[in-house]
Amino acid sequence: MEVRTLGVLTGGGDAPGLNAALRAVVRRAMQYGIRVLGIHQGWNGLIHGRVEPLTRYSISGILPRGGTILGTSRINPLETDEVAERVRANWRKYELDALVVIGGEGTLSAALDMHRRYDYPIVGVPKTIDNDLCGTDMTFGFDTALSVATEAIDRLHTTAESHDRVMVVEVMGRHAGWIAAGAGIAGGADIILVPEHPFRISEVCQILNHRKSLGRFFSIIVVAEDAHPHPDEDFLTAEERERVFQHTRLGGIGHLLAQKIEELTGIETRVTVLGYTQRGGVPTAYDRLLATRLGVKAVDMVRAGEFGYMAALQGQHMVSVPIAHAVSCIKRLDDELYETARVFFG
Ligand SMILES: Nc1ncnc2c1ncn2[C@@H]1O[C@H](COP(=O)(O)OP(=O)(O)O)[C@@H](O)[C@H]1O
Ligand SMILES: O=P(O)(O)OC[C@H]1O[C@](O)(COP(=O)(O)O)[C@@H](O)[C@@H]1O
Ligand SMILES: [Mg+2]
Repeated sequence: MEVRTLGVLTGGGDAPGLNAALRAVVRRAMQYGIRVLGIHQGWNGLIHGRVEPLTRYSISGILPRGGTILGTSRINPLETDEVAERVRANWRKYELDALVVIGGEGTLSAALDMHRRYDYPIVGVPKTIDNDLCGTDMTFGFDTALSVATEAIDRLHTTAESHDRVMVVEVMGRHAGWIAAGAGIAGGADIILVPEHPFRISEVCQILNHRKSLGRFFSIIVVAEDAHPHPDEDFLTAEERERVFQHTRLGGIGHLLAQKIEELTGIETRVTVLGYTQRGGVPTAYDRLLATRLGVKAVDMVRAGEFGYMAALQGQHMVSVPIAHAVSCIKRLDDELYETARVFFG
């Protein structure tokens, strides 16, 4: 089937590099004479008919810009029969021949559903700062988040040292510890707590006290937003657990951890939650490069009719993998990286 009109949308949380990917999709499509329609606010634009032709001019200058010029949302396109019908009607109205969906595990699961249930010709592009998608070695956005978090840790070091304080730095990553471990290692954190390895508060305090006995009166602890205390030593109340580990929203473990550390060690402790600074702003060169390669690859996959597949990085190469594989699991923090992080605990 010849593709004349290609839709493209960005869904889920934004990630630095989305605009680079959009630009790449448009530039590659232009080479093949394919018209690109940008769909606004993720699936929302397809449900409500908010689209815009993306031309050479509309994508000019966006390569180094954070966010996404199309906007994004966390809407499910198949939530109800009525919503699914609106998607179908708009697909016909805009004469879409195929769609490139740039998203994380949630958005790509929806894309897979649409492909499987209704045979929509969809190609996926992975994005997330969390780096937790299977089937690809890296997702764009991750490198930028890592840089932001590393710089923050560097800055916290000097103030921690001046005040003899413990600094708790809470980072994003959902159920995976990639940002925490990566930035923790790069920034020289003294303790790194990740979702993959429940922590014992007694061990955390032991490390802090040991550092103090060595004349290291300050410490930096990086804690991932979904890092849990070990059930043996769970110091959270049921209410606290429910509040900080919500299914769709995480955040707050840093403050509870800091409170407990102060209580158990008497060392003055402060908290910094990096939050959305990790997702905002200019993408690193690496993320621009990865996003560009994935965007080009996705259009090539559309041309080759590889629907239900996702562009991915494996080793040094662009490959296509079934979306089903990418969303079948969460790519958890690698054991080797965690062991490397542990070398520097204390
Ligand atoms: N398993 C799923 N099947 C279908 N739709 C899903 C699934 N998981 C999430 N979604 C939809 O995709 C939206 C985006 O997912 P989310 O996890 O928020 O972003 P991301 O694409 O970055 O992972 C969710 O709000 C939800 O409506
Ligand atoms: O933007 P929201 O809804 O507050 O979500 C915050 C979550 O989004 C992320 O920044 C990125 O996650 P996704 O790539 O799945 O969207 C997570 O690290 C964080 O837990
Ligand atoms: Mg997700």
